[in-house]
Amino acid sequence: MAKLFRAAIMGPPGSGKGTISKRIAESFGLQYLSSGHYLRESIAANTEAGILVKRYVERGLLVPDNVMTRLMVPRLEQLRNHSWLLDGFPRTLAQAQALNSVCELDLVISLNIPYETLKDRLSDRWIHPASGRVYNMGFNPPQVQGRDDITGEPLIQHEDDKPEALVARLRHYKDVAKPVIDLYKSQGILHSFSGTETDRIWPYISSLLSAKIDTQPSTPCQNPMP
Ligand SMILES: Nc1nc2c(ncn2[C@@H]2O[C@H](COP(=O)(O)OP(=O)(O)O)[C@@H](O)[C@H]2O)c(=O)[nH]1
Ligand SMILES: Nc1ncnc2c1ncn2[C@@H]1O[C@H](COP(=O)(O)OP(=O)(O)O)[C@@H](O)[C@H]1O
Repeated sequence: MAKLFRAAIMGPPGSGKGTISKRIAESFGLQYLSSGHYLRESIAANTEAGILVKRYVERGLLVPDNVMTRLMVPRLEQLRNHSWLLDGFPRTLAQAQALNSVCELDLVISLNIPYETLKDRLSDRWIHPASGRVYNMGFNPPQVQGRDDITGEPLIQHEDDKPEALVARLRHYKDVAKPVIDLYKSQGILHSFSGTETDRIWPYISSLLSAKIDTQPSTPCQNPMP
């Protein structure tokens, strides 16, 4: 059986998880799963779950663990025989424990980016909602201002990147992430990267993954939780 590789990327909002995940998925062929993307999809579908989720996301609050787990775990079960990269899940210890009972991670990347850098980046973040493509007016601007490079459709800003929600998101991140980071540190799978520029961090992440993906022995995911 081909060796499987399962990783997660953690970091505060604006730390570059989405940007780096895109590079990882392209360079190493991992399936990419973003919690934020699935949440926005469920909000757009306007289902009962979507209406509930919206109340949290638009205030910059974490969606309850049981809702998140129900959203993410079935997708991971479907990918039991694939290599993947998780962005934005797990974010809490309860989510990490739920994930652990489905599948063990091989590696966790944690991004440490200064607060001022995060604030600057997010106030300048623009999204193509249909595809999730992310732009930044300074770092990677679209070819035509306000328009997606591929489809030409309009770009938007997330409600939760607006200043009021942002402060709450950044404050909560640290408290909630610490036990998750400690857990992965104790399992010996945590790799932390610090800096203010994605382009300077990326070469280190790329070499780490080249080494790990070549040599990592792995097993298929276990049966899901009862
Ligand atoms: N100026 C600058 N912007 C960046 C850099 N890396 C990513 N960004 C932008 O910062 C914003 C947040 O990045 P994103 O990948 O969405 O972060 P996430 O919230 O952790 O998923 C986006 O608008 C990116 O285009 C960087 O090195 N410099
Ligand atoms: N694992 C999660 N647990 C709880 N809430 C989540 C989770 N992932 C995303 N969210 C919610 O969705 C919002 C947007 O998530 P995401 O797009 O990953 O943000 P960012 O990339 O800016 O960190 C978060 O502010 C939070 O409200």
